[in-house]
Amino acid sequence: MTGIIQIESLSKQYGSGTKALSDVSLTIEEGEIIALLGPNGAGKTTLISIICGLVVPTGGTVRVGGHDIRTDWRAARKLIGLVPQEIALEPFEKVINCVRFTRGLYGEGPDDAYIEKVLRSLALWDKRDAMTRELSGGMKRRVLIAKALAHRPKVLFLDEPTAGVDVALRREMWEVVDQLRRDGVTIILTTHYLEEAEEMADRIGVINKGQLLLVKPTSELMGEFGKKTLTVELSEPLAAVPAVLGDRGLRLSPDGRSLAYEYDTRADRTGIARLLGDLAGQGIKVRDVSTRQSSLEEVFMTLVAEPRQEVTA
Ligand SMILES: Nc1ncnc2c1ncn2[C@@H]1O[C@H](COP(=O)(O)OP(=O)(O)OP(=O)(O)O)[C@@H](O)[C@H]1O
Repeated sequence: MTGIIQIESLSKQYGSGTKALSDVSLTIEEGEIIALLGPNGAGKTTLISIICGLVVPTGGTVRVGGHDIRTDWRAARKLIGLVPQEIALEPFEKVINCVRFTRGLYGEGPDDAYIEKVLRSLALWDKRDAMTRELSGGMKRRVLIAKALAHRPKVLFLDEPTAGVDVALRREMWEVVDQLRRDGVTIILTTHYLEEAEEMADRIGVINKGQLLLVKPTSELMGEFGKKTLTVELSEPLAAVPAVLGDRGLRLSPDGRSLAYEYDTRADRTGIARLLGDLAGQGIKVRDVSTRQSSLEEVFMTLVAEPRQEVTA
């Protein structure tokens, strides 16, 4: 497979001297959803902006559908739709017109049947004659997606689609992306949330300080880094972990009042039931239990602490 997007040795140094991207190479296959995960200032927006032709790279090449974004930019750009982070819509314009106009910007003639299909798939058809200022935040975000899809792009970029939105709206966005996946659109999204990347993406690329640290299938990355920790609070402090509790990597807190047990949520057996059973068998009384998913920050700490891994692009 050649990949609908081929990024080779891409670098960007802004005029200010900031090195936003260093030697990034990545191939994205048609129809896949890839999440670019990274902290503020990692270089995610710069990467997207270069592919979309909004920022000029300092080095390297990008091809979209085989078209070089610099020498063959018109053809490359036709294949791309971008949903920006900020909501910027003409407040007094009807939804359907917003989407129609965008087609025109790409030099495409009217195609009301296609516009209707897009609006229906985004549950906006009933709102087609509403002015954008009358819409809820979630609907406005969907209009941005409709605009980005207006010229039938093969690749859609979603820059932090759920930044600053509530949980219900985040779920709604995830469903929209799922629908787009079924329609065969290739999606590249940026996010700060591991959970979001896990929910939506086939592969996750982790970017930090302008470097693509790794790219892996989501299940693989979550399996390696997405561990959960079960904390068992004990009624009576323990001096040490009893040897009979075996080699499960249990960690006793310094005050002896809690045990931490790390497990893989994807394993057939997490070992939690057996652990609690064994504790009861030893007469160790449990006061409370809680679980915690490793955060993106911890995933980063793990990645940054380790020697640089090979990119499987
Ligand atoms: N136009 C610009 N001029 C100079 N420096 C810039 C410009 N745009 C971005 N940068 C710098 O490049 C680096 C990467 O920024 P970028 O916006 O690509 O990161 P990001 O991963 O998208 O961050 P965020 O999650 O905050 O959106 C940062 O240090 C940023 O300050």
